[in-house]
Amino acid sequence: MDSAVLELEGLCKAFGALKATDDVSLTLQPGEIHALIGPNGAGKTTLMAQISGAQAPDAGVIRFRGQDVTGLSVAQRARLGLGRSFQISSLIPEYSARRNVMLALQARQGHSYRFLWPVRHDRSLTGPARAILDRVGLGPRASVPAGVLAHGERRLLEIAIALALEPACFLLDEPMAGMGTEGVGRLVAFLRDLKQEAPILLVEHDMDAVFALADRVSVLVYGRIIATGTVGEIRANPEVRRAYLGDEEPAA
Ligand SMILES: Nc1ncnc2c1ncn2[C@@H]1O[C@H](COP(=O)(O)OP(=O)(O)OP(=O)(O)O)[C@@H](O)[C@H]1O
Repeated sequence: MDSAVLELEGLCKAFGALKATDDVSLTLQPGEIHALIGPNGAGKTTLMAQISGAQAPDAGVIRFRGQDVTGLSVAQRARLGLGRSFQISSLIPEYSARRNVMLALQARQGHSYRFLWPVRHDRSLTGPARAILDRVGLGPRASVPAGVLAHGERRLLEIAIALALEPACFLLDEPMAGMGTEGVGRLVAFLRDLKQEAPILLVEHDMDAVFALADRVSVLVYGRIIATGTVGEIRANPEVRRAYLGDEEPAA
């Protein structure tokens, strides 16, 4: 295997007596989608927060492209190309989808993210912003304020903003949430394409989407990874089926 883009080693994070992540190790390899699944409260969000830098682990190491980034801030990690999809709360609701993407493009060029530069008519930003919105399927909605977009569309806008920042890997936290069947289908196709550009660590509850997309799956239960493997291996794993998937026969 090529050397890992992202490598987690022994990550631990406790809240009082509760071990939210307990000795978590995994890698994200070039060109792959590595899905992280697990029941509610398993520690997925806490793990993503440690990777992005929003939460400091109690123990363990995070390496990004070979560099130890464990002590770096969110902004320092983002500058290195460790990309987290922006949360809906970070979109500027009164700005159009296009302008939100333009701000991200501007941030990529070295300006601070929320610096209110008059970006609206900057042609070096409007063209690329439009191209990115077209890519995620939001082209026709480019001039709609972010706050007016439907929930699924806002999730696409988050991904558009992540794309604008040209990260070396994507951290996507439940991108399918709130999307209808058609939206999920389109996003599955899009992510399959996107992984060629940069590998994706994907937290997702939609198992059909996970099984359609993931090259590898890790299963987190009570803060511990109980199994990592291909979709076939994970679906056939008796411990995973007991703990998470429900102990029925795997679908053919
Ligand atoms: N700031 C916090 N303080 C105390 N406990 C926390 C905190 N953040 C998370 N927890 C607890 O840590 C455990 C893991 O939570 P986390 O949100 O990471 O799980 P999750 O797998 O993302 O769940 P979900 O799928 O529901 O989003 C839960 O028991 C949660 O209540």
